[in-house]
Amino acid sequence: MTNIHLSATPGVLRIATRKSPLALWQTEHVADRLRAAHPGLVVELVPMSTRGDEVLDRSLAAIGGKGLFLKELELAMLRGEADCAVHSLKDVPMELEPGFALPAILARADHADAFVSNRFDGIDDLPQGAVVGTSSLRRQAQLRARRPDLVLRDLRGNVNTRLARLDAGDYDAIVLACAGLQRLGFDARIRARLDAPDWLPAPAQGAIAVECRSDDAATQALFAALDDGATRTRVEAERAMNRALHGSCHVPVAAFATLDGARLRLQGLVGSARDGRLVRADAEGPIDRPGTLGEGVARELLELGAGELIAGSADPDTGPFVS
Ligand SMILES: NCc1[nH]cc(CCC(=O)O)c1CC(=O)O
Repeated sequence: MTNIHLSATPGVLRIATRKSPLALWQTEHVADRLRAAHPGLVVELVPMSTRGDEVLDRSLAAIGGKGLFLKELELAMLRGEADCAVHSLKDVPMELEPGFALPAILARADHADAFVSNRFDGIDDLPQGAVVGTSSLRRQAQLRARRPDLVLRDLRGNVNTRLARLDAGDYDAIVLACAGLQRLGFDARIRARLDAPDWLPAPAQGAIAVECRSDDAATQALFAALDDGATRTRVEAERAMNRALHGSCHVPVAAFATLDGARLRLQGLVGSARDGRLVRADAEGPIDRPGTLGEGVARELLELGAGELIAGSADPDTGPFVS
Protein backbone atom coordinates (compact mmCIF):
# COMPACT_ATOMS: atom_id res chain seq x y z
CA MET A 1 0.00 0.00 0.00
CA THR A 2 2.61 2.55 -1.08
CA ASN A 3 0.58 4.49 -3.61
CA ILE A 4 -1.63 6.26 -1.06
CA HIS A 5 -0.69 9.89 -0.60
CA LEU A 6 -0.65 11.09 2.99
CA SER A 7 -0.64 14.76 3.86
CA ALA A 8 2.71 15.09 5.66
CA THR A 9 5.23 12.41 4.69
CA PRO A 10 4.02 9.97 2.05
CA GLY A 11 3.81 6.43 3.42
CA VAL A 12 3.82 7.55 7.06
CA LEU A 13 0.70 7.59 9.23
CA ARG A 14 0.87 9.41 12.56
CA ILE A 15 -1.56 8.47 15.34
CA ALA A 16 -2.19 10.91 18.18
CA THR A 17 -2.72 9.35 21.59
CA ARG A 18 -3.02 10.23 25.22
CA LYS A 19 -0.21 9.00 27.45
CA SER A 20 -2.09 6.82 29.96
CA PRO A 21 -1.08 3.13 29.89
CA LEU A 22 -4.53 2.13 28.55
CA ALA A 23 -4.50 4.81 25.82
CA LEU A 24 -1.00 3.76 24.75
CA TRP A 25 -1.96 0.07 24.68
CA GLN A 26 -5.01 0.81 22.54
CA THR A 27 -3.03 2.98 20.14
CA GLU A 28 -0.24 0.37 19.83
CA HIS A 29 -2.94 -2.20 19.11
CA VAL A 30 -4.42 -0.09 16.31
CA ALA A 31 -0.93 0.58 14.93
CA ASP A 32 -0.14 -3.16 14.87
CA ARG A 33 -3.44 -3.96 13.14
CA LEU A 34 -2.79 -1.23 10.58
CA ARG A 35 0.75 -2.45 9.83
CA ALA A 36 -0.59 -5.99 9.36
CA ALA A 37 -3.28 -4.76 6.97
CA HIS A 38 -0.88 -2.56 4.98
CA PRO A 39 2.62 -4.05 4.83
CA GLY A 40 5.16 -1.31 4.13
CA LEU A 41 3.12 1.42 5.76
CA VAL A 42 5.09 3.26 8.44
CA VAL A 43 2.93 3.97 11.49
CA GLU A 44 4.13 6.37 14.18
CA LEU A 45 2.63 7.27 17.56
CA VAL A 46 2.34 10.90 18.60
CA PRO A 47 1.83 10.80 22.39
CA MET A 48 0.28 14.05 23.55
CA SER A 49 0.31 15.73 26.92
CA THR A 50 -3.30 16.75 27.28
CA ARG A 51 -4.56 19.42 29.59
CA GLY A 52 -7.35 16.98 30.39
CA ASP A 53 -6.44 16.76 34.04
CA GLU A 54 -9.28 15.83 36.29
CA VAL A 55 -9.95 19.19 37.89
CA LEU A 56 -10.20 20.89 34.53
CA ASP A 57 -12.21 18.02 33.08
CA ARG A 58 -14.65 18.24 35.96
CA SER A 59 -15.12 21.98 35.79
CA LEU A 60 -15.62 21.79 32.03
CA ALA A 61 -18.18 19.04 32.48
CA ALA A 62 -19.97 21.24 35.00
CA ILE A 63 -20.38 24.03 32.44
CA GLY A 64 -21.39 21.61 29.70
CA GLY A 65 -18.02 21.14 28.03
CA LYS A 66 -17.14 17.58 27.20
CA GLY A 67 -14.12 15.36 26.76
CA LEU A 68 -11.36 17.95 26.88
CA PHE A 69 -8.71 15.41 25.86
CA LEU A 70 -10.61 14.76 22.65
CA LYS A 71 -10.33 18.43 21.77
CA GLU A 72 -6.56 18.31 22.23
CA LEU A 73 -6.16 15.37 19.88
CA GLU A 74 -8.49 16.97 17.34
CA LEU A 75 -6.42 20.15 17.43
CA ALA A 76 -3.33 18.05 16.63
CA MET A 77 -5.14 16.67 13.56
CA LEU A 78 -6.25 20.13 12.47
CA ARG A 79 -2.70 21.47 12.88
CA GLY A 80 -1.38 18.61 10.73
CA GLU A 81 0.67 17.12 13.60
CA ALA A 82 -1.23 13.82 13.40
CA ASP A 83 -3.41 12.06 10.82
CA CYS A 84 -5.74 10.35 13.25
CA ALA A 85 -6.39 9.60 16.91
CA VAL A 86 -7.40 6.49 18.86
CA HIS A 87 -10.11 6.61 21.54
CA SER A 88 -12.15 4.41 23.83
CA LEU A 89 -15.46 4.92 22.06
CA LYS A 90 -17.32 5.18 25.36
CA ASP A 91 -15.39 8.42 26.07
CA VAL A 92 -16.20 9.97 22.67
CA PRO A 93 -19.00 12.59 22.79
CA MET A 94 -22.25 11.57 21.07
CA GLU A 95 -21.85 14.47 18.63
CA LEU A 96 -18.45 14.52 16.96
CA GLU A 97 -16.77 17.85 16.35
CA PRO A 98 -17.73 19.15 12.89
CA GLY A 99 -15.20 18.01 10.29
CA PHE A 100 -14.33 14.74 12.03
CA ALA A 101 -15.33 11.12 11.35
CA LEU A 102 -14.79 7.67 12.82
CA PRO A 103 -13.39 5.63 9.89
CA ALA A 104 -12.89 2.52 12.04
CA ILE A 105 -14.64 0.98 15.02
CA LEU A 106 -12.70 -2.15 15.98
CA ALA A 107 -14.33 -5.44 16.97
CA ARG A 108 -15.61 -5.04 20.49
CA ALA A 109 -13.68 -6.60 23.36
CA ASP A 110 -15.38 -7.56 26.64
CA HIS A 111 -18.22 -5.06 27.11
CA ALA A 112 -18.89 -5.87 30.77
CA ASP A 113 -17.90 -4.14 33.99
CA ALA A 114 -15.66 -5.91 36.49
CA PHE A 115 -16.07 -6.26 40.25
CA VAL A 116 -12.56 -6.03 41.68
CA SER A 117 -11.76 -6.78 45.30
CA ASN A 118 -9.03 -8.42 47.34
CA ARG A 119 -11.52 -9.88 49.83
CA PHE A 120 -14.95 -10.37 48.28
CA ASP A 121 -16.34 -12.42 45.40
CA GLY A 122 -19.07 -10.10 44.17
CA ILE A 123 -21.56 -7.36 45.02
CA ASP A 124 -23.83 -9.71 46.97
CA ASP A 125 -20.87 -10.96 49.02
CA LEU A 126 -20.03 -7.48 50.38
CA PRO A 127 -20.82 -6.92 54.07
CA GLN A 128 -23.33 -4.31 55.20
CA GLY A 129 -21.96 -0.78 54.69
CA ALA A 130 -18.92 -1.87 52.64
CA VAL A 131 -17.04 0.90 50.82
CA VAL A 132 -17.05 0.71 47.01
CA GLY A 133 -15.00 3.03 44.81
CA THR A 134 -16.25 4.43 41.51
CA SER A 135 -16.82 7.94 40.19
CA SER A 136 -19.11 6.75 37.43
CA LEU A 137 -22.73 7.80 37.99
CA ARG A 138 -23.84 4.82 35.90
CA ARG A 139 -21.96 2.40 38.15
CA GLN A 140 -23.06 4.20 41.31
CA ALA A 141 -26.74 4.07 40.29
CA GLN A 142 -26.61 0.35 39.59
CA LEU A 143 -24.75 -0.35 42.85
CA ARG A 144 -27.29 1.72 44.84
CA ALA A 145 -30.21 -0.05 43.18
CA ARG A 146 -28.85 -3.44 44.18
CA ARG A 147 -27.31 -2.59 47.57
CA PRO A 148 -28.68 0.62 49.13
CA ASP A 149 -26.49 0.05 52.22
CA LEU A 150 -23.14 0.39 50.42
CA VAL A 151 -20.97 3.46 50.95
CA LEU A 152 -19.95 4.79 47.53
CA ARG A 153 -16.73 6.80 47.35
CA ASP A 154 -15.17 8.75 44.56
CA LEU A 155 -12.35 7.01 42.65
CA ARG A 156 -10.60 8.71 39.75
CA GLY A 157 -7.43 8.30 37.76
CA ASN A 158 -6.23 5.75 35.27
CA VAL A 159 -6.75 2.00 35.70
CA ASN A 160 -3.36 1.45 37.39
CA THR A 161 -4.00 4.27 39.88
CA ARG A 162 -7.43 2.88 40.76
CA LEU A 163 -6.04 -0.61 41.41
CA ALA A 164 -3.28 0.86 43.59
CA ARG A 165 -5.85 2.68 45.71
CA LEU A 166 -7.83 -0.55 46.18
CA ASP A 167 -4.65 -2.34 47.24
CA ALA A 168 -3.81 0.49 49.66
CA GLY A 169 -7.03 -0.39 51.50
CA ASP A 170 -9.03 2.72 50.58
CA TYR A 171 -11.98 0.57 49.40
CA ASP A 172 -13.48 -2.90 49.95
CA ALA A 173 -14.12 -3.18 46.21
CA ILE A 174 -14.01 -1.12 43.04
CA VAL A 175 -15.76 -1.37 39.66
CA LEU A 176 -13.82 -1.01 36.41
CA ALA A 177 -14.29 -2.04 32.79
CA CYS A 178 -13.21 -5.63 32.02
CA ALA A 179 -11.76 -4.47 28.70
CA GLY A 180 -9.30 -2.04 30.27
CA LEU A 181 -8.15 -4.60 32.84
CA GLN A 182 -7.70 -7.29 30.21
CA ARG A 183 -5.77 -5.00 27.87
CA LEU A 184 -3.32 -4.10 30.64
CA GLY A 185 -2.82 -7.72 31.71
CA PHE A 186 -4.94 -7.51 34.87
CA ASP A 187 -7.43 -10.28 33.93
CA ALA A 188 -6.71 -12.05 37.21
CA ARG A 189 -8.06 -9.05 39.18
CA ILE A 190 -11.60 -9.60 37.84
CA ARG A 191 -13.50 -11.31 40.68
CA ALA A 192 -16.90 -11.11 38.95
CA ARG A 193 -18.21 -9.89 35.62
CA LEU A 194 -21.14 -7.53 36.05
CA ASP A 195 -23.21 -8.25 32.98
CA ALA A 196 -26.53 -7.93 31.17
CA PRO A 197 -29.39 -8.25 31.70
CA ASP A 198 -28.95 -7.24 35.37
CA TRP A 199 -26.03 -4.88 34.99
CA LEU A 200 -25.48 -2.82 31.84
CA PRO A 201 -22.25 -1.25 30.51
CA ALA A 202 -21.67 2.28 29.26
CA PRO A 203 -22.74 2.83 25.66
CA ALA A 204 -19.92 1.48 23.44
CA GLN A 205 -17.85 0.16 26.37
CA GLY A 206 -15.11 -2.17 25.13
CA ALA A 207 -14.99 -0.68 21.62
CA ILE A 208 -11.96 1.23 20.28
CA ALA A 209 -12.57 3.92 17.65
CA VAL A 210 -10.27 5.74 15.24
CA GLU A 211 -11.00 9.40 14.50
CA CYS A 212 -9.70 11.43 11.57
CA ARG A 213 -10.62 14.52 9.56
CA SER A 214 -13.68 13.85 7.41
CA ASP A 215 -11.91 15.41 4.39
CA ASP A 216 -8.95 13.01 4.72
CA ALA A 217 -9.98 10.30 2.26
CA ALA A 218 -6.54 8.63 2.26
CA THR A 219 -6.57 8.00 6.01
CA GLN A 220 -10.18 6.81 5.87
CA ALA A 221 -9.29 4.33 3.13
CA LEU A 222 -6.45 2.88 5.20
CA PHE A 223 -8.73 2.27 8.18
CA ALA A 224 -11.55 0.54 6.27
CA ALA A 225 -9.72 -2.76 6.84
CA LEU A 226 -10.00 -2.39 10.64
CA ASP A 227 -13.72 -1.58 10.82
CA ASP A 228 -16.04 -4.21 12.32
CA GLY A 229 -19.56 -3.93 10.94
CA ALA A 230 -21.29 -5.85 13.73
CA THR A 231 -19.68 -3.70 16.42
CA ARG A 232 -20.52 -0.52 14.51
CA THR A 233 -24.18 -1.53 14.28
CA ARG A 234 -24.37 -2.33 18.01
CA VAL A 235 -22.63 0.82 19.22
CA GLU A 236 -24.69 2.96 16.84
CA ALA A 237 -27.84 1.77 18.59
CA GLU A 238 -26.30 2.37 22.03
CA ARG A 239 -24.99 5.81 21.13
CA ALA A 240 -28.24 6.82 19.41
CA MET A 241 -30.08 6.02 22.65
CA ASN A 242 -27.60 8.04 24.69
CA ARG A 243 -27.74 10.93 22.18
CA ALA A 244 -31.53 11.03 22.36
CA LEU A 245 -31.23 11.26 26.16
CA HIS A 246 -28.62 14.03 25.80
CA GLY A 247 -26.21 11.65 27.49
CA SER A 248 -22.45 11.77 27.80
CA CYS A 249 -20.07 9.77 29.97
CA HIS A 250 -21.14 12.09 32.81
CA VAL A 251 -24.72 10.83 33.23
CA PRO A 252 -26.13 7.60 34.71
CA VAL A 253 -27.02 6.02 31.35
CA ALA A 254 -26.23 2.42 30.35
CA ALA A 255 -26.91 0.63 27.07
CA PHE A 256 -26.12 -2.74 25.58
CA ALA A 257 -26.99 -4.02 22.12
CA THR A 258 -26.66 -7.56 20.78
CA LEU A 259 -27.03 -9.04 17.32
CA ASP A 260 -28.95 -12.19 16.61
CA GLY A 261 -28.93 -12.91 12.90
CA ALA A 262 -30.77 -10.03 11.25
CA ARG A 263 -32.23 -8.75 14.52
CA LEU A 264 -30.71 -6.12 16.77
CA ARG A 265 -31.71 -6.01 20.43
CA LEU A 266 -31.06 -3.03 22.70
CA GLN A 267 -31.34 -2.90 26.48
CA GLY A 268 -31.16 0.53 28.10
CA LEU A 269 -31.16 1.88 31.62
CA VAL A 270 -31.17 5.28 33.31
CA GLY A 271 -30.66 5.59 37.05
CA SER A 272 -30.09 7.83 39.98
CA ALA A 273 -26.74 7.68 41.76
CA ARG A 274 -28.43 9.31 44.77
CA ASP A 275 -31.29 6.98 45.57
CA GLY A 276 -30.79 4.00 43.29
CA ARG A 277 -33.99 4.47 41.29
CA LEU A 278 -33.64 2.77 37.88
CA VAL A 279 -35.76 2.73 34.77
CA ARG A 280 -35.17 0.05 32.16
CA ALA A 281 -36.40 -0.53 28.62
CA ASP A 282 -35.53 -2.87 25.79
CA ALA A 283 -36.61 -3.40 22.21
CA GLU A 284 -35.73 -5.25 19.02
CA GLY A 285 -35.44 -4.09 15.46
CA PRO A 286 -33.82 -4.78 12.09
CA ILE A 287 -30.01 -4.49 11.98
CA ASP A 288 -30.13 -1.82 9.28
CA ARG A 289 -31.88 0.74 11.53
CA PRO A 290 -29.76 0.97 14.72
CA GLY A 291 -30.47 4.68 15.16
CA THR A 292 -34.23 4.19 15.09
CA LEU A 293 -33.95 1.40 17.67
CA GLY A 294 -31.81 3.56 19.96
CA GLU A 295 -34.23 6.48 19.71
CA GLY A 296 -37.17 4.19 20.41
CA VAL A 297 -35.62 2.81 23.60
CA ALA A 298 -34.71 6.37 24.67
CA ARG A 299 -38.34 7.45 24.15
CA GLU A 300 -39.54 4.56 26.29
CA LEU A 301 -37.05 5.45 29.03
CA LEU A 302 -38.20 9.08 28.95
CA GLU A 303 -41.82 7.93 29.32
CA LEU A 304 -40.71 6.02 32.42
CA GLY A 305 -39.20 9.18 33.96
CA ALA A 306 -35.58 9.07 32.71
CA GLY A 307 -35.54 12.84 32.12
CA GLU A 308 -36.01 13.58 35.79
CA LEU A 309 -33.31 11.09 36.79
CA ILE A 310 -30.81 12.62 34.36
CA ALA A 311 -31.63 16.19 35.40
CA GLY A 312 -31.26 15.26 39.07
CA SER A 313 -27.93 13.52 38.57
CA ALA A 314 -25.63 16.54 38.39
CA ASP A 315 -24.18 17.43 41.76
CA PRO A 316 -24.71 21.20 42.17
CA ASP A 317 -21.46 21.56 44.14
CA THR A 318 -18.97 19.49 42.24
CA GLY A 319 -20.54 19.04 38.83
CA PRO A 320 -21.11 15.68 37.20
CA PHE A 321 -18.64 12.89 37.85
CA VAL A 322 -16.40 11.35 35.26
CA SER A 323 -16.76 7.65 34.46
N1 LIG B 1 -13.43 6.23 31.56
C1 LIG B 1 -12.15 5.59 31.45
C2 LIG B 1 -12.23 4.41 30.52
N2 LIG B 1 -12.53 4.56 29.22
C3 LIG B 1 -12.54 3.33 28.64
C4 LIG B 1 -12.24 2.39 29.61
C5 LIG B 1 -12.18 0.94 29.42
C6 LIG B 1 -11.94 0.46 28.02
C7 LIG B 1 -13.13 0.44 27.12
O1 LIG B 1 -14.30 0.68 27.52
O2 LIG B 1 -12.93 0.14 25.93
C8 LIG B 1 -12.02 3.08 30.81
C9 LIG B 1 -11.65 2.52 32.12
C10 LIG B 1 -12.81 2.00 32.95
O3 LIG B 1 -13.96 2.45 32.78
O4 LIG B 1 -12.55 1.15 33.81
